[in-house]
Amino acid sequence: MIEKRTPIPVPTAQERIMTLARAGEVEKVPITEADDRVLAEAIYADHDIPPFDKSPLDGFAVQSADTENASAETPVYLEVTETVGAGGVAAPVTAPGQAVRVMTGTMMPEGCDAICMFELTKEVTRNNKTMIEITRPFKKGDFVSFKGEETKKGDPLVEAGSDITPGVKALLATFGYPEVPVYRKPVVGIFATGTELLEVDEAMEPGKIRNSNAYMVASQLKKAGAEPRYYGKLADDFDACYDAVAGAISEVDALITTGGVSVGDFDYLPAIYEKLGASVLFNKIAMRPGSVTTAAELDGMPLFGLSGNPSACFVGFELYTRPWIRTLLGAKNPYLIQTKALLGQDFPKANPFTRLIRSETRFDDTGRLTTRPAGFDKSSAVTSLAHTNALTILPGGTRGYKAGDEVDVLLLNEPGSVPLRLPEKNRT
Ligand SMILES: Nc1nc2c(c(=O)[nH]1)N[C@H]1C(S)=C(S)[C@@H](COP(=O)(O)OP(=O)(O)OC[C@H]3O[C@@H](n4cnc5c(N)ncnc54)[C@H](O)[C@@H]3O)O[C@H]1N2
Ligand code: MOO
Ligand SMILES: [Mg+2]
Repeated sequence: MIEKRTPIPVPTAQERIMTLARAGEVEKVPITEADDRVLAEAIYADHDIPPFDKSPLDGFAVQSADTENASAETPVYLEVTETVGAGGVAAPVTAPGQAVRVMTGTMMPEGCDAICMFELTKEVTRNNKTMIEITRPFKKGDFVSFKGEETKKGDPLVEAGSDITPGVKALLATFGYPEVPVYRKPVVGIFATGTELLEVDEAMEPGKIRNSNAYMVASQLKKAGAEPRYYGKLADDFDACYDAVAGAISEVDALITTGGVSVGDFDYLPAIYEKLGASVLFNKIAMRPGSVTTAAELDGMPLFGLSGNPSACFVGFELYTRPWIRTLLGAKNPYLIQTKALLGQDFPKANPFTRLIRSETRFDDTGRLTTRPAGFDKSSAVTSLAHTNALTILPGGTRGYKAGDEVDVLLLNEPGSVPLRLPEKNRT
């Protein structure tokens, strides 16, 4: 008698997995290795930005009082005492009528309080001295970038849980973080089960197929921020599979198996979970592909029994494994982005289960997101995965869907786009 499984909705399955998810341990990594990790502690400013009053222009640092009566008719002439580039420190200016030639980023010379850019003045030689001619008055502070105008020492700048983007890297460098606190990457073991499986370097044989799931899942793990540990493929033999799975558990933070979760004679994962004493969180979800996606818990560790069918395996990972990983990594939002798109094709047949169509989304030239199936749409499909940048959600029910319907999509990669758009009137 085949075991009867009761399907649960996708959000319920996600909730069950997420009961096992909490932020992991914190480690420090060199700033050069911190890309795409998640910050485990907030970044604070350890000094003001700018750290000193400075010139934002190539020009002259002047004393505003000298320029009070300057005009085109009555120019003022200032003596240039020295030239200082960014990184240099000018000698204090003490006498009236003096100016310093400074470059962008140079600390304001002591005694000067305004900047006159090169374009607003001209250099002249008078009495064998280099002078500048000023034809307008400057107020105290004119064109100066002030110490602390952008941020003050002690200001919180980026919250813990933020992705380390290139912009966050800039702050880490600015505020002296050669080592960055991040959450440790969970180590996730992978077994691909199936007597039919050949490795990538093996020649095709009758009845056999190459193992694509292990490589795909390892990539999904890396992309999600985890560390994959591929243990190899296993033939459909209960004892061998049990021993391999039981042996790997102590070495990883979670274990993924692919295949062997349905009701076939050689689908051993349900029996393996039972023998391990793991409790099954779900083994049937009202979704397609991936309805047989199974998850179990062993002493707080998730065991992900992803389906053997490549598309089902892919979707099961994105919906259940990925948010668990992202939570361990401390991500503020562990879920895929869900947004609206216009359906590019009819789906006339109703389906009782929610479908997650492997899709290619694109912004059309009016800026709207459109979504189309990425190719062959069965659970067994592997070719469409290469073109998939989103999953289109078609909720189960009694009706089909029409091209032009607004539907939800989960974004996996950046949708295709078009070059920067500007209104015609602004294209000058
Ligand atoms: N009587 C029923 N049969 C099936 C049901 C069902 O409810 N009743 N469910 C179907 C659904 S839905 C799916 S999905 C599959 C799930 O199968 P398993 O997770 O048990 O996986 P396997 O049986 O091991 O393999 C299924 C399929 O996938 C291929 N495969 C397996 N591993 C890999 C790999 N590493 N790389 C590439 N392809 C792989 C395998 O050769 C099979 O073709 O069950 C349905 N059956
Ligand atoms: O688990 Mo199966 O993919 O629903 O087709
Ligand atoms: Mg099977």
